[in-house]
Amino acid sequence: MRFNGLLLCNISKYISPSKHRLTKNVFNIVDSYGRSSRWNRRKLFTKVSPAMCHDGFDEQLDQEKYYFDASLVRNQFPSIILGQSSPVELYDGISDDPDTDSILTSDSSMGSTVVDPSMLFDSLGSVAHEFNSFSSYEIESISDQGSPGPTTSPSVTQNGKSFTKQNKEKSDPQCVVDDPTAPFELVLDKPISCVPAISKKKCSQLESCGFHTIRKLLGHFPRTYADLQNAQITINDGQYLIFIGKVISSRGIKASCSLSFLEVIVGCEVAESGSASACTVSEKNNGSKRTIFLHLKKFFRGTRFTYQPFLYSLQEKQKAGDIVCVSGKVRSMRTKDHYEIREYSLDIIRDDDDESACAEGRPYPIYPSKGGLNPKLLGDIIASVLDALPPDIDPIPKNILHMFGLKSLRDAYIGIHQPTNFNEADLARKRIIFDEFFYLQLGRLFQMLEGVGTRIEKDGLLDKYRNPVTNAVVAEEWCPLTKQFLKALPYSLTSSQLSAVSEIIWDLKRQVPMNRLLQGDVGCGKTVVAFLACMEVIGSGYQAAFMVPTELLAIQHHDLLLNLLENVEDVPCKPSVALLTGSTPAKKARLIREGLQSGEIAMVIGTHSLIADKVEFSSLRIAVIDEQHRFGVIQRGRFNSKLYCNSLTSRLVENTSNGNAKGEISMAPHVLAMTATPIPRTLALALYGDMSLTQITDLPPGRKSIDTFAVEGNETGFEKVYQMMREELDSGGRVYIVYPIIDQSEQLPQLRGASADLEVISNRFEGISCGLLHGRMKSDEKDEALRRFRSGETQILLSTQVIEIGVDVPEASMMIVMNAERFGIAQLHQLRGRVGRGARKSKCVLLSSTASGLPRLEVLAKSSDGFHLANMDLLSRGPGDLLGRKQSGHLPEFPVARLEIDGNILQEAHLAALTILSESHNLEEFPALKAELSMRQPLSFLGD
Ligand SMILES: Nc1ncnc2c1ncn2[C@@H]1O[C@H](COP(=O)(O)OP(=O)(O)OP(=O)(O)O)[C@@H](O)[C@H]1O
Repeated sequence: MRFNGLLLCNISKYISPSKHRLTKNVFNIVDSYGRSSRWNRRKLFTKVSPAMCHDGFDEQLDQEKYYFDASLVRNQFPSIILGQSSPVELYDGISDDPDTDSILTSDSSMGSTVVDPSMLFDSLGSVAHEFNSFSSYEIESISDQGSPGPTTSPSVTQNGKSFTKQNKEKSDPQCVVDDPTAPFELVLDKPISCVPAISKKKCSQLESCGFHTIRKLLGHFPRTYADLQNAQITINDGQYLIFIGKVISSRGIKASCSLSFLEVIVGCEVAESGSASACTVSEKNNGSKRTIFLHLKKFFRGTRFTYQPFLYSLQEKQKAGDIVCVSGKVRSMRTKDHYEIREYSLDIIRDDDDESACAEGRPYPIYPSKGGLNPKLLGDIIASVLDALPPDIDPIPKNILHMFGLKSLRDAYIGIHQPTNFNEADLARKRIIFDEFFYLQLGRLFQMLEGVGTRIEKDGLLDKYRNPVTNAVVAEEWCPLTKQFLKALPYSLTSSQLSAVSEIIWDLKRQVPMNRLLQGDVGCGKTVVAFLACMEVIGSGYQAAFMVPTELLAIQHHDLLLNLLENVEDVPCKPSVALLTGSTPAKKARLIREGLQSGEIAMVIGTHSLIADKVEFSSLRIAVIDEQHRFGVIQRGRFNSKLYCNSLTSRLVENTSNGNAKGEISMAPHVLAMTATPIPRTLALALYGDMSLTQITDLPPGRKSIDTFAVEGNETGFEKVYQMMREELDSGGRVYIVYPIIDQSEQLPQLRGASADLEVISNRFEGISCGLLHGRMKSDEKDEALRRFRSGETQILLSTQVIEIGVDVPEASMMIVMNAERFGIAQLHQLRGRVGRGARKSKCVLLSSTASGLPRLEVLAKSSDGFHLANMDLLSRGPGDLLGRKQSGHLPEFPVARLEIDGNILQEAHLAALTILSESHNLEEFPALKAELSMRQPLSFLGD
């Protein structure tokens, strides 16, 4: 340690005065650091870098982080061997790899004369790259360099072929990307600086926006495509549309001393309704076209936004005459053919190239902006990268591409960034999606195979994935606590609830952690199934954790469980159940944590507070995650691993104290995730790989269908609805009124707010008590509001969407949704699921502020099938995010794929992964695939 410290102090002395005179000493020192810690080497690089006037070391340090990540990947895939030679652990401090040594010390390579530091960098880089790309390169030789001028880098071979790696600074980039034998990692994972036609300035601009590598840049897909030839023909209110048009005026206006706005008016030529003829902005008006005017408005509140220079700079961003692509939700104005768009995006597309694209009728890619980079510039840079891309960068074998009708990776990149027509863009998208799914599947299955011993067992496992089977434990074999709990329920389980519990309990009895998804439509009774699973675990002497997305739900589940446990008889002692949320007072929370750690508390229900570092369990055996899609990937992942670690450490302490080690000490808790999102069984199996799926397919008996009405929210409409409400209340029913916002807003006067409407409704329904519930209320106020509604003290509950998830008041028999057009179909289905949970016939009224919103709502009036509605929801969503990152919010996050529509590709990807692994269990025969798999870290997708 002391020696290392001394060295660090002296290193600059060695090298700074005469720069390279003592380089041999330096490299001897570097060599000795080969065996020191990563931290010390970081320090060393920092010192060497300025001393040797080499500015590449910062990047080297950046890359160091990157490699560090790669080693994490390696931990996830222990069987991935980094190349055929032993892995080169440049920064790990324990490597004795001779190749590294030879670079660092060999006289023949460095010579005893002047050494170009950039060469050192390159040499290190190439070794590091070997590490990075997990390929089998051998460093052949490092030739002496003359400086200045472009230096030749070490010659590296892969599979007998050699190529030259160029000097980092003064490279001829073409030689990297043009070399068709260069392995794909060396191209896609090359720094962006290697791309021809990208200046240093642009390069640093790109890097500061996160585009460090070619892969990153090519992965920046267009958000959507605009059809420059055909403007939209039919325009409905509230529709998300894309237009091409010409800016007529752009004005920044000061409306008051603290309010200003930008108004851009764009004129667009569209075909007359019924005319399918194409039109472009450059064409003159004729009988079949008309011009519509889009008023794009952005408001700014605050005095500082009213200054003229600010407003001027805003209005100058687009000038009259600019050809622009505008997208956003249109709202018709009073004057015919005038529309307003408030949340819009605007891209200026006028330039020579674009006009030629327009003339050719190509889809025009619209890029999402990133870090303030001009999307147009980004598009141009991507085009340069595509030009320089070698043909063979595809890790997926050709026979697989052929089998599933896929484009090659290079063609896919070209097709997605520069499609000649929409069909090509679609095919390219398919390939990109295939990759997303494929590496996820491959990673999961690969990891599963790693845990299995012999070849026969591995084949057996793959067979199991081709033909999954289910197992169950019959109720007679459940533990006494579970049986008593079942007996104490005020109803009998439906047959699919019963088989769900049996399936889950079969898993719980195994010494392998369960990873199961329980899926069932709203109100089908998933909670009680999860409770029974928890009882089975508690009955065997372990603990259970139940995590839900909202406090309201946590309280509800906690109360329900306590009520159910009260009726449980004939058990030696009833399990103690705690509630832990963000609002639990500090002292109480500490006591609960202590109880969990000591094992006194058998079950805890709570929000994400359960995954806080401080919470430790004595013997956690099951973690239930309700509405799992509501938790982010990281939260879910943390939950799994955290619980594992905590239970492990806690048990270790226990065991060292009593010396009684149990076999299952290192077992992770079983995980039961629950969702109401409809996922077809085959899709879920393919998607989750090792995650088993249990579905509840029936509803509790006696449930009546909910009568649903879509009504226009005009005066007559409201009168009608109030009348229906009155009848419902008079006959003893309870009513939810759901609002899109809490307070009335000046900017959105058409929206009704829950808080603002309380007085209106109370006045209207005199003698009937009304409650209010929204997200800004304190936890105990929310709890109280719901308690009063549940007990019947209030008969009308005015609420925001906070009730959407899980709220269960069986006596609620009517729901009115204000401004229902503002909600998604799937969301309305969830909301509607809050009524019709008891024996009483229920109604749901969807009030739309405009007549044009009614047809979409009618879909709900006609169907109560979650699957059908999820599809309709998808179709009704605009084209805006087809290639975007925005997900439905229900399913795991994929950058491009949308599970609801891309399910068939997922299944193909699943098949492809099975085919590949059947051929080579450890992927030895597919080194490129193996490397790509490691780069992608597919397991992080689902938060494992
Ligand atoms: N077998 C059954 N018979 C009668 N009622 C039942 C049965 N199972 C559950 N219930 C009741 O049905 C209602 C809905 O159950 P639960 O809240 O578990 O549904 P869920 O599937 O979690 O719904 P959501 O997705 O809306 O949260 C509850 O009031 C519950 O008591």
